[in-house]
Amino acid sequence: MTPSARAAAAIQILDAINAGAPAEAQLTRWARASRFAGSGDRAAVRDLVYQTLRRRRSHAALGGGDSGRALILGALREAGTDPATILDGSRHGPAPLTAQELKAGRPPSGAEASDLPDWISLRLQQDLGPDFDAVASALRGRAPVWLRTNLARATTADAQSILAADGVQAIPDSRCDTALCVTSGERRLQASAAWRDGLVELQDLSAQMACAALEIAPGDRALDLCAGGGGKALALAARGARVTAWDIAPARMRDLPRRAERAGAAIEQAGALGPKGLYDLVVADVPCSGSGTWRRTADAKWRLTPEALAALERTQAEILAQAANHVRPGGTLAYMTCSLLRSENEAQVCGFLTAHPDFRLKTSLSMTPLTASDGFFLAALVR
Ligand SMILES: C[S@@+](CC[C@H](N)C(=O)[O-])C[C@H]1O[C@@H](n2cnc3c(N)ncnc32)[C@H](O)[C@@H]1O
Repeated sequence: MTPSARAAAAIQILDAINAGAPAEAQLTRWARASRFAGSGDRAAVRDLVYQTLRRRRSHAALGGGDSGRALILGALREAGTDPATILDGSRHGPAPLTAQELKAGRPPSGAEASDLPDWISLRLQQDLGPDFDAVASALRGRAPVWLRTNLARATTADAQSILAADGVQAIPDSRCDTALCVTSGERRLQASAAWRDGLVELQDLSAQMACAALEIAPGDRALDLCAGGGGKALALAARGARVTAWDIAPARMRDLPRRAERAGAAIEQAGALGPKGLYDLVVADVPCSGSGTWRRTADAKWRLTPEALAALERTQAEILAQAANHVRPGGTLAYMTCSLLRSENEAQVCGFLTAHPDFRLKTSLSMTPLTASDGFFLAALVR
């Protein structure tokens, strides 16, 4: 595909997202319907769509509107590309630039330039203080790809060289002894021997740092109460915990048996009636705004509303109360979010401790792209 044809595809996908389609589903639909698009084209269109979604507000200002076409016009202007070379009316490309489009657009100002909705921008300014500008700026960029080495199967150095033999370059990170940051060849990852043999899993650095901060003795019983795809459950199992996984939406755990098998981990799933009994460690990786991961789920930041956030916060408090019932005396409740907002993090912990005087805060970690990778919060609460 030519650069113009890729831009036309991105415009079509962005228009569908504007009409309410989830970004990931729309990209998949486009890829299935576009057999002519090679893997390089699919990756380029995907990058263009996601980068535009991350910077939707500033691109709308630069492009003079928020249609898919105006957003791509804004993206081209931001990149310093002459829009007339892409919006050129070529075969499979977008229609030529109009005189009106040539005149439209202006530099973004204030919250527009930080690419956040106004209400979120105000909340994050309060919560992040002097870090706000740098964090907002980081959220406008692409997230690095991080791998967690499965130390039950390989050392980080071994995983690094086995990945390199398959064309995936990755470097260790001093902040976490399981972490490898992929520097090139990420598209070869899932065909690599290291992936196939369960030596590595995709997991962001911040989530790895949170799991590594938990005290786990081999054989400890751990309950992952919001297991989803099982990222935390697998990390705990790799450290020797005997893990039981549960999720209110069991379909979200469908990949877990396959991932556990690949990693050589035994993860039990609690029955339909939910988990029973007491555990040494209960992880509540609760549903949240995902504000710490908006680099990866860029459409979510434009969809979040104050009402939806308030509903999430109620669910978080309910899950915390449920999780507390499964912590043995002396055991730990690990509350986790991938949010940057105090109302989902410190404020939830504060409310929980007030209602549960038998718990005390042992450790808390608030990570941002400035200190780790995704925005992520952990509070380890001991009973
Ligand atoms: C942030 S995701 C979990 C991600 C997962 N731990 C991982 O590492 O891949 C939150 C999960 O909580 C689940 N959930 C929502 N409400 C719940 C509840 N009341 N009890 C248990 N799980 C719940 C959702 O279905 C979702 O899978």
